[in-house]
Amino acid sequence: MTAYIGLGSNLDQPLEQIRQAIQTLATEPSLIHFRVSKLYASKPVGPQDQPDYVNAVASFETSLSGIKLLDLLQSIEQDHHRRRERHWGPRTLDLDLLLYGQEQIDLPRLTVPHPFMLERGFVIQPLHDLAPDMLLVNGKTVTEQLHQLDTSDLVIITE
Ligand SMILES: CC1(C)Nc2nc(N)[nH]c(=O)c2N=C1O
Repeated sequence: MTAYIGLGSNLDQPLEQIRQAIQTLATEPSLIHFRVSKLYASKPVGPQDQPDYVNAVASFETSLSGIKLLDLLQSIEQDHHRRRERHWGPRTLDLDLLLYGQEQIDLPRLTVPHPFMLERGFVIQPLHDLAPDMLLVNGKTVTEQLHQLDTSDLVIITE
């Protein structure tokens, strides 16, 4: 199954957090054909009283179930000492399961496709790096969806 995950961080050296998470995922035996988008700096969506984020999207093949994949992502978040002070507050590392093949998953712990991904430039822009022609749940391609969004705050992080 091809899975797409969103990576985000805005605490404790966000670029380092994302780079380490990418390294961990890329070397995880249960994930193959690992690909990752460019890295982007982005203004916080939601509460503005927090630092800017570093965001990326990764894709890979896996035979893990959606729930097992969620467990893996949450264990990596814990390794990055993720603390949940407040909803939509700053965090050291966020690994969101965005898409799991064409599956719709509606469980208390897991909703896939990720409910807010279509409106988020910090998701759709990096997703476009990986799969511009992929059809989304709303019948648009990623490229078409990207044209609906204002991504003027996104800055590519080079180096
Ligand atoms: C707080 C909220 C909604 N805002 C975000 N805003 C940005 N730019 N990037 C994120 O990853 C992100 N994650 C979130 O969970």
